[in-house]
Amino acid sequence: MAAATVGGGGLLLSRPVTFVTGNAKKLEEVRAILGNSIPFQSLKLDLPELQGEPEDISKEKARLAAVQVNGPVLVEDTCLCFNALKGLPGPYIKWFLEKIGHQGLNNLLMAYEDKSAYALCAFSFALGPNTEPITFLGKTPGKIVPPRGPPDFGWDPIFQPNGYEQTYAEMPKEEKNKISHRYKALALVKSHFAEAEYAFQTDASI
Ligand SMILES: O=c1[nH]c(=O)c2ncn([C@@H]3O[C@H](COP(=O)(O)OP(=O)(O)OP(=O)(O)O)[C@@H](O)[C@H]3O)c2[nH]1
Ligand SMILES: [Mg+2]
Repeated sequence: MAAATVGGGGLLLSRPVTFVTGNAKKLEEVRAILGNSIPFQSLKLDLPELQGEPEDISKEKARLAAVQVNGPVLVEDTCLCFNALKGLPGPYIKWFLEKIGHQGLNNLLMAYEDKSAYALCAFSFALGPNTEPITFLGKTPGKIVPPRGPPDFGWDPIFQPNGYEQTYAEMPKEEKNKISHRYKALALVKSHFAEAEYAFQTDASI
């Protein structure tokens, strides 16, 4: 069984939460943002992804991950959405980036005056297999610019958040992690965990 209620109304989870991702850079940021607030372990798995709306893709990832892990899981799906293109590439950004790169992504907007975009993170948490995942969205608005800054992580060099002169890639990591789509979604995850009062079974409590 994945979870049981304990005194105080919280849920006792039989295992720590497993954050499932195939992306080491995501994991690095999730670790930095969560710190010790939610105990989690990570599992490197590249899960198949549904096509469609970000929230549905994220939820389905959580369902698949929960089956694989057979316990509580956290997953996320990230989108980069161009307003001139009605939200595309959105969840398909990974493949666009891989095929056409930073310059190609800029070129997609060449015919449009509007370079505005937003980064969207959809985290989903499932207590275990056969439980409905809960989704938490974080969105940071900005614009698409020619690449600036170290090309360490995906499309960071071409995304300049509103109110900043630097791209995500040019910003110190701590700064990105205070305003990012990932930070905003994880703030909601943290609030949910605080409200649900989950307790994690440790060896001492078995
Ligand atoms: O510059 C970036 N800054 C970010 O903050 C960020 N977060 C994600 N990404 C990239 O956007 C695509 C999402 O696809 P995605 O959510 O399916 O991720 P993924 O397949 O790499 O990992 P996962 O699905 O196993 O978790 C992938 O190309 C990621 O590398 C980012 N790029
Ligand atoms: Mg993926």
